[in-house]
Amino acid sequence: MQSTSDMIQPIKWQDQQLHLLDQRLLPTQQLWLNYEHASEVSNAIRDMVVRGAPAIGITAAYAVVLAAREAWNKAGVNWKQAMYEPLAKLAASRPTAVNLSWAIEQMTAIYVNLPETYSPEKALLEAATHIHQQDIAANQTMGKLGADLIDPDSMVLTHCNAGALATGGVGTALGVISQGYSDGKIKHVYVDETRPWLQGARLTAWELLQGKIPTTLQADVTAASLMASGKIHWVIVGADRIAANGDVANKIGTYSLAVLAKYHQVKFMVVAPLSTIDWQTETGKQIEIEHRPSREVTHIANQQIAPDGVKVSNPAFDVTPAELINAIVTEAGVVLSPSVTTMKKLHKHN
Ligand SMILES: CSC[C@H]1O[C@H](OP(=O)(O)O)[C@H](O)[C@@H]1O
Repeated sequence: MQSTSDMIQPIKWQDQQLHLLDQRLLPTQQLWLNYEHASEVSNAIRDMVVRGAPAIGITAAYAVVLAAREAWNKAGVNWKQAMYEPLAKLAASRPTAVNLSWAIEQMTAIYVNLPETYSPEKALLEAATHIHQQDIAANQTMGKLGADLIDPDSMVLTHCNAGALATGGVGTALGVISQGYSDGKIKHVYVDETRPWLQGARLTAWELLQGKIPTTLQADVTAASLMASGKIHWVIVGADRIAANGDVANKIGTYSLAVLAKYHQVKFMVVAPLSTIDWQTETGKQIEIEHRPSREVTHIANQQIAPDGVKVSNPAFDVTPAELINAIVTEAGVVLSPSVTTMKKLHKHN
């Protein structure tokens, strides 16, 4: 497992500013963007400068700090009234990853109890930093719990990016994969390129090569024949929102991998912190699926690949029913055969 000192960190709070690694330019360009205004951070989440459910939550927590600074400077003792608008914009920046609303709720529960008479920035920065550090620790714990489920010399398939670039730490799915590689459990990782935004090709392959983990990149459409070959023992993915019954919303294409895995007796693991579980949503049917701009499908690296005017469908996520999942790994423990009943063991930890 990479130590936290040498892992990739897409989010940094330095010199009273939020610094985000622009993930739209990876892997060929590493550009850091600096933010002092909550509104601009909302745009950065919407535009996927930063992405990945836990990373979005951590970024939102720091955005609340920026919003509080602006509110104090603008409204003084009436700063709390000036928080509503920026936090509403922040909450609306992306609808599916519950970590965004979770982080805003955590920060709101703190700021409403702060005195009006002096700046809330210091107290809120401590809270945001704690959320960030909690995620780093959760990644480490999940890495160990997930790797323990994997037999030696396994080969695994992952989809999208659930690594350091999607979290505060070493990653959720990639945290399990890097721990599993370190433990001699995983000998090779297959990575779906993950059309249309290419998180797998651009981000996951980059992270795994940095970690010197044997990796093969493939087109998404290769997954079925790869599983038919018998080479794959586990599919390991992250999550953006997990319903109370264990249904999982994750990057589009995850559901098809789960169906293929069930057909080919490949085990299916979802790795996500407790902040990704939405106990207020009973099943996956109630999860809002984000639809993103058509250009993400009709262009690759600003190169048009489809005819002008073509009708486009671009849902960013799909829902995998709990019955297709063998294990949900969280920092509070592992749920095998997730269901509304088995998920309850995690609820007491919230
Ligand atoms: C560690 S959860 C990452 C999760 O978020 C990704 O979506 P996006 O890149 O659109 O934010 C994908 O669903 C990953 O599994």
